[in-house]
Amino acid sequence: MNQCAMAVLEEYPDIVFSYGYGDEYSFVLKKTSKFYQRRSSKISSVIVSFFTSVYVTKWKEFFPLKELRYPPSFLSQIVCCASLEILQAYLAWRQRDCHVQNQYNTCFWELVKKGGKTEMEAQEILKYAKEQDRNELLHQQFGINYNGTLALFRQGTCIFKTEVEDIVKYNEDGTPVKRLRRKAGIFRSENIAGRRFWNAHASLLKELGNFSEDCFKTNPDYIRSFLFESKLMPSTWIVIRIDGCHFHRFADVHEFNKPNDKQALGLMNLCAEAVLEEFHDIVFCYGVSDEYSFVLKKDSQLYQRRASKIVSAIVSFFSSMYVMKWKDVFRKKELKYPPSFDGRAVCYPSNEILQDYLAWRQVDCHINNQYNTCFWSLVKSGKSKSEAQNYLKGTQAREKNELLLKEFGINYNTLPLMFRQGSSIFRVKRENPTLLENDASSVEKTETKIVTEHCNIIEQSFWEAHPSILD
Ligand SMILES: Nc1nc2c(ncn2[C@@H]2O[C@H](COP(=O)(O)OP(=O)(O)OP(=O)(O)O)[C@@H](O)[C@H]2O)c(=O)[nH]1
Ligand SMILES: [Mg+2]
Ligand SMILES: [Mg+2]
Repeated sequence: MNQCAMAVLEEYPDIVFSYGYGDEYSFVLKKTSKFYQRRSSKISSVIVSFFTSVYVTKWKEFFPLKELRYPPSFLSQIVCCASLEILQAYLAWRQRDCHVQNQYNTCFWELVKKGGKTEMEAQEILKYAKEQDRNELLHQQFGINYNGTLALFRQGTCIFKTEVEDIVKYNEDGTPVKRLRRKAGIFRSENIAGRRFWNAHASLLKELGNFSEDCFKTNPDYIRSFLFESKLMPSTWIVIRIDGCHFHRFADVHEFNKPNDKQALGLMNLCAEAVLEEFHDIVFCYGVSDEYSFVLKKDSQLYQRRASKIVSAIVSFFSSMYVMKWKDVFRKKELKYPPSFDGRAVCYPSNEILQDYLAWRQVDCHINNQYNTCFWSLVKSGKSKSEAQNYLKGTQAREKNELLLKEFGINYNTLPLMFRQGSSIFRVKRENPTLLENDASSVEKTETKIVTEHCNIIEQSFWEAHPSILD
């Protein structure tokens, strides 16, 4: 977790402080940040996506002998702290939580592992134990001084950048040439919201300001009131669209075939199929290039329709899957760096408008693919990129098709359907369902199967042929 957070700080320069423990991390962006024009959905999705990607990438470094059994995913949300005092109270709240949880868990597992209690008994013993009682229990029964246990567990971890001196080279006379560099480092303190810790770090004072008073106790409800959690309009189709961040570069670094890479698109499809399987409320997925749209059914109550939860859950799961499945698809190609995706949620009130949305994505697929096919054919034939661009300026669809046919012998309409129409993923009824068990998810699995097709979803006939999708 700490190494992933470290990578996040190195990736996004606007993050000036972070604090984490257990399975959570908080990242503080500077007040003046213009990151993604402060669009909350983009900021929270990109960070959680990158964090997840790094987590899966780094797994084997930390657990060389343990297989990662399924793709982990994380939820994210935005907290707007209107003043430094609120940030301070927020941090105090999280560190208090770290302490309370860790102290409880330490007692619980001592009772179970060394005290011979069952989990139920341990729970009962700790039910009414106050903070002091727990410390005494640890001390008297197990000879443990709680305050002497590992700070990593008790205090959590702060990561922020400080200026360090790097030696860049040596002069002829052997004297070192130094340069100041901002480097992320790990810090711990009993009270991260206290003046003593905070005000002692020049970089925190500079980036965030100084704490004028100490902060010991906070009211969690007060802090929760700053959580940004808007809910999506009820009874509307929810579309979550994710899109690869800077995939222009990602495709170059990984030498994807231009303009379309069958394997890269296949990997996107595999991940989207897994998303459909994981989230039962998703009824339809449409993907092209580095993007995928996921349609959730109108009456979905997933995460009580909280936008940030739904977006982050899907984008994080997708990112996780992308890294996990990479080696299955690209057997000989190494993943050079962790990819990330952004995500957003949009509501569509009627079937008609939802179909318009999907048609818009498919038209986009067609236009881009036709253009890109011409563009790369021209480039491969020896034209420079700007010559190819000028050549294609203002040309209509028919002219492009003619160019492909006459100059390059390519009949556009015979190119693979996946390139021309994108990929649609949905469930269809099985012909011969084999009912084994009767819980809801297995009924769904035995009665329906997931299919990936490359078909025209603009025409009404597709929706008429599959009435159950939007039913
Ligand atoms: N060579 C190759 N490139 C691809 C393929 N699919 C997607 N890409 C690249 O991914 C880009 C996707 O476009 P965008 O999503 O608009 O741009 P981006 O570079 O990802 O930038 P942002 O989305 O704004 O972060 C394309 O322009 C291509 O450069 C592929 O199959 N082959
Ligand atoms: Mg992109
Ligand atoms: Mg894109």
